[in-house]
Amino acid sequence: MADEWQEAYEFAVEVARKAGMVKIDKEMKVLTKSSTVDLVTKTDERVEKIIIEQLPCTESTEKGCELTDAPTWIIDPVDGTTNFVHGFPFVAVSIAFAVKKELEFGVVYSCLEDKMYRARNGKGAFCNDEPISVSDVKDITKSIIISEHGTDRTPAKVEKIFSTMQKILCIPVHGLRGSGTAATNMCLVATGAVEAFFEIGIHCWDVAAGAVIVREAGGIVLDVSGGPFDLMSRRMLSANHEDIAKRIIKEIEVFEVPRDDGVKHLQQPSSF
Ligand SMILES: O=P(O)(O)O[C@H]1[C@H](O)[C@@H](O)[C@H](O)[C@H](O)[C@@H]1O
Ligand SMILES: [Mg+2]
Repeated sequence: MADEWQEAYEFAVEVARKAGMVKIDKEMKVLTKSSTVDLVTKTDERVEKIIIEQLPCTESTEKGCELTDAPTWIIDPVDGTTNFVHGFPFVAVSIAFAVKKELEFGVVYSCLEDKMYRARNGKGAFCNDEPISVSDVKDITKSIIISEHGTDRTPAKVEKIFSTMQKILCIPVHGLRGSGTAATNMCLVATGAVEAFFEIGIHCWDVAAGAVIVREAGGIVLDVSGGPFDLMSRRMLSANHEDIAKRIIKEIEVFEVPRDDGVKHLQQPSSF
């Protein structure tokens, strides 16, 4: 059989590039989503419309995500909306495609850097058409780790996030970073610029494309407990190597977040 999804993959790259032609506009209309610091702009809506109109066979679901066996696009039109609003220069368009609940390919266009990341199952990961691969550092004390504090400012959760970051910083690691976009953070793992990125509270559309890119670059994508990655769980750890992942998992203070698919929290068995 011909390569069934190759055309869709190539098309997604072109759509991401067109969608990424967004401009930082100081007059942009800023709205909020789940909290006063969870921002969305009219540009997010405009870019989403551009993408949905161009991708074949799309039915848009406004809220909630249910992954079925049907071929499914998982899109974040502007990942890093807060950056976008402030002119902080990391903003990405993220487009992933899943078939039978398995991610088939992912495209992340970091538009202000003009970096097009893409990967397809079994076909490698690329940035601007150059193959990319994760770092070979296995010693956590020689690593840079990314985490984000997200948009939930419930004091108990913020405390856990910062306590985790403090423990990781004091291992010690070379540094802690965060670009403000999960999609870009995962591409930084995939290129070897950092060894790992983890976050609790991200959504499926933030990490679906990045997950394929990290895996195809030779990395791993897991649940923050060490169990298998569950796209709907809003918990994700991506790393260059199992040794780095294991060491980080020891320090992560996990907290509950409602899943994207509304299913009650599932216990993730650790594979370590
Ligand atoms: O809402 P957008 O699409 O900009 O994305 C989110 C980022 O991707 C997270 O890493 C980040 O931590 C924030 O939660 C941010 O909201
Ligand atoms: Mg996002």
